[in-house]
Amino acid sequence: MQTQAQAQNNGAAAETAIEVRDLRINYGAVAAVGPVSFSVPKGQQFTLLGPSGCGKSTTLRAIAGLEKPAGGVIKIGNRNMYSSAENLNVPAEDRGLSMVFQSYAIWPHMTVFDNVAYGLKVRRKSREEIEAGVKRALALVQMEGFASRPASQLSGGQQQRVALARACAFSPEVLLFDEPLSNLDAKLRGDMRIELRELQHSLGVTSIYVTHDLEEALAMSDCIVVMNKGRIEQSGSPYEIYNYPRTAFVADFVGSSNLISGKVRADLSSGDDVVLETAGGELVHGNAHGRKLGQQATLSARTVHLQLHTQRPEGERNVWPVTIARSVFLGDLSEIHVNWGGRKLIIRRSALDQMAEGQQVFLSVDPKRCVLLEDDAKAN
Ligand SMILES: Nc1ncnc2c1ncn2[C@@H]1O[C@H](COP(=O)(O)OP(=O)(O)OP(=O)(O)O)[C@@H](O)[C@H]1O
Repeated sequence: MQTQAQAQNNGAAAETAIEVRDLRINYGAVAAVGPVSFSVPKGQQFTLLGPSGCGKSTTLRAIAGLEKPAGGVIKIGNRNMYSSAENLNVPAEDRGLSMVFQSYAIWPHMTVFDNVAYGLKVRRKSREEIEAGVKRALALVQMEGFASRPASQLSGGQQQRVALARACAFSPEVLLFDEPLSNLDAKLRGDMRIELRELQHSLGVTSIYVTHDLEEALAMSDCIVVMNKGRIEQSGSPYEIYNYPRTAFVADFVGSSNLISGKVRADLSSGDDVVLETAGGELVHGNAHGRKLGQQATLSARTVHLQLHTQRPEGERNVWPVTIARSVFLGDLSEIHVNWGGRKLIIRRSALDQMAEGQQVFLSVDPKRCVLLEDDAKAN
């Protein structure tokens, strides 16, 4: 299926910078990845998101030429870099791309200048070109004054900036990032996230970014591919992935959700709406997602989309009286547990408005905020 992000780009006749088709990667007898297929429009920041072990780094490494696939096609620009049918596997150094790793992998015994100059030197650039390239790359990461500093005398964040400058210095067609921020502390990670996004924009370079960090993926990407067990679960813009998860896995991994199962039934009173008959009562939601009446289905309601009220809200559907079972203060938010239909539902709401354990309140959820999933969580 074509994602919204891809459709928008197709509308603007965006060129495809990277194409991965039916890629499979095995470790011995174990299938680690695939088959996976996706294409990255030129200039986009594309993110592979998923839990540890889902195959995102392996996919990235295969694109970089550091892992030999078992089958499929990897195309960068209009050149095949790997093709099982053609028995072709272009070496990493001839793929015109640059990779930034989690460990900064800069050389501590060299100066910042020599670290950044490395890619230009191995490409046999002239001294003037090297000097200009290093200067430009250091300016990009705001490290102009550090050229003569030994790399060992830099903070973690500065070292990662040098690694970035080194990756950008020879103007690669494609930048690959493998969890580049995960060794930094939370504050610096937040700042670097914004800097990296701006850098990617100002260079206009196509990039693939690997992370298991949801916020990082949402904040930095034009398009996110969610991976699970070596396969793609869903791809789309951050907005689509967050608001319209298609599977129970995506609903749960991309932000926290309550997954509620029941039987699909038409709402005879309104004619249009669909109702899910659940243990907690009838839950009205917007669409049946191709489900037939009478079928078992699961819907996802984000913890931040469930509302609690001290008075019964007027004119709303999906309202139930509930008792607060637990209230956990998390700083900006409180996490509240209520019992509903013999199970726990989790609500996250502003912590400014405290609610006490044992308090009787009303729970509501807007039908438009309930997303019927394509798979049934109970069957998973
Ligand atoms: N060199 C290897 N030999 C054997 N199996 C491997 C090797 N590298 C990775 N794997 C396996 O391949 C699968 C995918 O690993 P991969 O590193 O791509 O996952 P990941 O999603 O990037 O996880 P993480 O975020 O932990 O790095 C895992 O099951 C992993 O154990």
